Amino acid sequence: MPNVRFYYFPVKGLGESVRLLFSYGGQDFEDKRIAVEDWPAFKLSTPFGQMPVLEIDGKAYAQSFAISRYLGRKYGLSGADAEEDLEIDQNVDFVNDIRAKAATVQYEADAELKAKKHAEFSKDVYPALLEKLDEIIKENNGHIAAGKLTWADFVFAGMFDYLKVMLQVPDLEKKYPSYQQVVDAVYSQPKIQAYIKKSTSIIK
Ligand SMILES: N[C@@H](CCC(=O)N[C@@H](CS)C(=O)NCC(=O)O)C(=O)O
Repeated sequence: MPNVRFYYFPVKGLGESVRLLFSYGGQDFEDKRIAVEDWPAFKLSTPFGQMPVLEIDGKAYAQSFAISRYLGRKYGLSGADAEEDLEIDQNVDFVNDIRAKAATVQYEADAELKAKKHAEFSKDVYPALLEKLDEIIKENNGHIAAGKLTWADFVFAGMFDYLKVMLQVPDLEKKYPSYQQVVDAVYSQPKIQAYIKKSTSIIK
């Protein structure tokens, strides 16, 4: 068995999908949750100066989606062919576009500008993106891509709580029940149930 460590902040953010995938795959791993105060020193040792970081037998790898894609391949959660893989990548990139747009608002340091941007995005930017995502999930039988459970669902389920915080819509699933369907498809897996019971992840 390889020696596996996963490093991320003690939050869900971009790290939770990896924890969920490891749990699904039955892979034991050291879940290293780095406190914010310990981050500056640790940052220097990471491949790109950011987390998450996956370490396998001492070799470190970064980039959350690359890691999730890799685990998807390992655990039978990829597409059936190159085109399905392309569709999965495409839709994960789209989900990440929504996250990245919301992040530009969330991490705006100027409170007044942040409120202005949030109002503007909520009116002119988010609705079209969220509608499109709803349409995609409906076309895919309650999944993000390929009409079946794939690693893309784990990416979405892992970041859903964080997305709701950033969009400032705590009950987003009420407007878009399809989103909850994706989350449920992942969280209803027996191994994921066991993980949730012991997880200490906080929401954002
Ligand atoms: N493209 C990278 C982005 C990683 C990223 O933005 N990490 C943030 C936390 S979510 C981070 O490490 N922030 C601390 C820093 O940049 O110093 C990925 O998907 O892994």
